[in-house]
Amino acid sequence: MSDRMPLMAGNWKMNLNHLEAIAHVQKLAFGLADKDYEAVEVAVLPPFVDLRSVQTLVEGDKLKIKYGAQDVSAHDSGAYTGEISGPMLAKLRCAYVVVGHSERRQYHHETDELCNAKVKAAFRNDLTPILCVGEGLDVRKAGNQVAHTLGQVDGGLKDVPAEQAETIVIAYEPVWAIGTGEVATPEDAQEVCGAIRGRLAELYGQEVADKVRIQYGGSVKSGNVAAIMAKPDVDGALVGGASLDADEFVKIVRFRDQ
Ligand SMILES: O=C[C@H](O)COP(=O)(O)O
Repeated sequence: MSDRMPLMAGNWKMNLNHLEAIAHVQKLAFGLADKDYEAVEVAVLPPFVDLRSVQTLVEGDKLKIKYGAQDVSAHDSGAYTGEISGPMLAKLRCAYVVVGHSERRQYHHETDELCNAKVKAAFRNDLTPILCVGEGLDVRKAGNQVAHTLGQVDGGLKDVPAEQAETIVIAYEPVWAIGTGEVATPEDAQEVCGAIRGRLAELYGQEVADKVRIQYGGSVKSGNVAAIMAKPDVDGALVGGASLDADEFVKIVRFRDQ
């Protein structure tokens, strides 16, 4: 059993407006008892337009729920219409920012090079990146999931120093398991999460590798989370669809009771 604090993060994707966000976070807070936060770190990752409302609620009610954004610009300011910068997210006291989610890699053609710039933008602004990596179905069928995913880890962490790398969160999300109901087996998750930790050890040494939290993401629900969390290199979950149901997300946070 590692001493890494599990991180359960709900990625709402493009769901819930700012009013719905307030109701949802209140429901989460109501469902979680104080002891839950001692055992698990809980975070929500709402759309940008919800963040100020979530911040106001979390700070006003002194909730222990952390929050963050789903993306960040590689640039800190300037003529980048539609982008949201690291300093803006830091001003909202975001803890986390997702970088390189497969939906951004797929629909917005984000490359490892851009993800690397976004990881650096996050660190530059005291935000913890949740770097998403993982293979598509073709790569999995060809048996190349480990090599593919480690390539994304190398790309995302290029020139990132050890003192920053040890604080990053890496989310292994096999694309074929996202929103499909197809969950990777716990062994599938461990194979790649273990390989990611191995690569971190090669890049930065074992001590750093042992500090990094590696999440699994892809159709995580209360019914499958405990088996996945039982694997030694899985330190949490990045939850999409199931995080939109507050009761279900609370059960996922309480994975030890499942
Ligand atoms: O960021 C979350 C992942 O894309 C997983 O989404 P999902 O739980 O709906 O499969």
